[in-house]
Amino acid sequence: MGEAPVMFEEDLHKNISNGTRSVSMAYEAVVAVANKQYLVGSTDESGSSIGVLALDQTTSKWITPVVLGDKPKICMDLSVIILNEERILVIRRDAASEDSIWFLELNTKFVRDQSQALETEVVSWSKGVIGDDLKPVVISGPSGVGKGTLISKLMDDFPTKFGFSVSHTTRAPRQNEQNGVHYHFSVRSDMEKDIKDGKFLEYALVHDNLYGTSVEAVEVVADAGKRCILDIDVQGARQVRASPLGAKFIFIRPPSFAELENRLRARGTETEEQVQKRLRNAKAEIEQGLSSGIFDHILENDDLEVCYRNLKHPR
Ligand SMILES: Nc1nc2c(ncn2[C@@H]2O[C@H](COP(=O)(O)OP(=O)(O)O)[C@@H](O)[C@H]2O)c(=O)[nH]1
Ligand SMILES: Nc1ncnc2c1ncn2[C@@H]1O[C@H](COP(=O)(O)OP(=O)(O)O)[C@@H](O)[C@H]1O
Repeated sequence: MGEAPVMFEEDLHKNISNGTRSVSMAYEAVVAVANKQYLVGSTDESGSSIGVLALDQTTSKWITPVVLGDKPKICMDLSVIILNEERILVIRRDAASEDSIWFLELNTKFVRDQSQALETEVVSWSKGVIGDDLKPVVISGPSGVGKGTLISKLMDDFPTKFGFSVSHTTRAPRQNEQNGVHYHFSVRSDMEKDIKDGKFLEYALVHDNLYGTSVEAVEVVADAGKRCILDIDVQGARQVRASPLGAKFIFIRPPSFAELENRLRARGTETEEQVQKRLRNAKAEIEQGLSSGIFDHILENDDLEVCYRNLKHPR
């Protein structure tokens, strides 16, 4: 084990046969972690982002892992440092400082869990965040509590600072909702395939519909240099908490259950049956929100302006 040097120019292009096909790899760095050797560089399959290949030293087989997370763009000058048995640090030497530090998780709990769920080899990128200001913000709370209202205010007041992570959902659009703006309205089988292909950071079944945050949704916001806001349920928040995203977690609670019911009905976007389902689910959501330990801040949305102020400056 140990850090291998970045390859010299003459070693840069090679064809690696993984048994079924060959992959060409260029500008790579090589590290050995546990019983695998990882090549990090550009491959003919990795498109515009840095690719990862693994050589299982016990079987001598090449593996193309599913790569999760926001991926770093290809660069011709990179260094790799082993941090521990679980992750490596990748430095893009020819990039601007805010885009130079990346972590690749090879064997963390998150990666092991994902690997088990997807039944394949998985690695996961995360960007080294400089300071707290660009950390994504996860906002959860029961249906009707006012998450959307608060997020809209934040986006209207600070359009250059915050960007909304547009989730995918299988639920039908409401009258005022636009595809690609409020949600990517999707067909279940398409979403399930993309989940299997590792394209989602998290997903959950909420009120009988599938909802999920694609890696791309978060990437689009990060690429625009904005702080990403995710409006997701508690199950999703738990998955993001376990991921390397390094987000801040805020739970919005209603002043009372009766007031939550009033707001949900007054919004008038759901049928009576859907309102009943959302209210039933709200009980569990509030219980988990208050007791799970996932959330850094719990804010009560009684007076909207007070809650909004607290959201901007959570204590
Ligand atoms: N896990 C997860 N939950 C989501 C996502 N997008 C939205 N949700 C949650 O799904 C629930 C229902 O959202 P929606 O149908 O828009 O209804 P609303 O909360 O009543 O406005 C809310 O709790 C959202 O926070 C997502 O990408 N992932
Ligand atoms: N503090 C508040 N006081 C009264 N009504 C509110 C408050 N916050 C939001 N609302 C209203 O409650 C309804 C539900 O809010 P919404 O933002 O759609 O909730 P969510 O996104 O959490 O489902 C909307 O009609 C909204 O205008």
